[in-house]
Amino acid sequence: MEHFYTIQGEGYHTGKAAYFIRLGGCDVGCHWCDVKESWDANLHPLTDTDWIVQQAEQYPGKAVVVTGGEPLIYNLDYLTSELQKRGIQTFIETSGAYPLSGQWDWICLSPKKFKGPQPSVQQHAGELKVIVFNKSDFAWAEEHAAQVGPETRLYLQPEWSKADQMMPLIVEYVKNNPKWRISLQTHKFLNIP
Ligand SMILES: C[S@@+](CC[C@H](N)C(=O)[O-])C[C@H]1O[C@@H](n2cnc3c(N)ncnc32)[C@H](O)[C@@H]1O
Ligand SMILES: Nc1nc2[nH]cc(C(=O)O)c2c(=O)[nH]1
Ligand code: SF4
Ligand SMILES: [Mg+2]
Repeated sequence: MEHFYTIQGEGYHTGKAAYFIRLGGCDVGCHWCDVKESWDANLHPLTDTDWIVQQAEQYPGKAVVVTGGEPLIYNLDYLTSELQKRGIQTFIETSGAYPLSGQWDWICLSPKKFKGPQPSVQQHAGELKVIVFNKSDFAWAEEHAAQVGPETRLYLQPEWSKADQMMPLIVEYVKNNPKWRISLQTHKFLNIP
């Protein structure tokens, strides 16, 4: 759908330069999704994988974030092996709604109520990033934390439109439950892609 070199705005790798590859297509249906234009894959022309790998290679930041849409709709074995062959680290942003494919240096699992995560993704998640839209999402976040490994980093990220209301609750929650950290969509404050 689109590709751009920017700064990872969210989660564990926040602040790191990375080339983003956004794949079109998602059927998870989050009502607050900030990239709804990605949902219909047919609206976005197909892009040659070798060409996109060549683009990624042009930049000094040797990390690629594969996102979407829901990137795990597709088999990502070829894309990730071609990137890693060139010394580029592979990171993914996924809801986990489809089985894991690809070789990943970092998996960010952001589970969704609308279509739950697959065990193959839960097992390999470097971070669990739960979006907090209302108060009940804290208990829901704990349910998902119990399903990932002990090494998985835990993040609570406010849903963008609810951030003003939810942020005080998230701050109190993390003060009382310090296994969690706060993730903000810093690129939106920085006005960068
Ligand atoms: C657009 S999604 C694409 C990747 C994948 N479909 C997923 O949901 O993880 C990228 C990240 O943005 C988060 N996100 C989407 N809409 C958001 C919003 N309105 N506020 C905060 N985070 C949001 C998702 O939870 C996910 O972590
Ligand atoms: N800068 C920046 N960081 C991001 N981290 C995750 C994003 C996404 O949409 O998957 C995203 C994005 O769209 N921009
Ligand atoms: S799974 Fe990701 S891309 Fe799909 S609707 Fe939800 S936030 Fe948007
Ligand atoms: Mg985004």
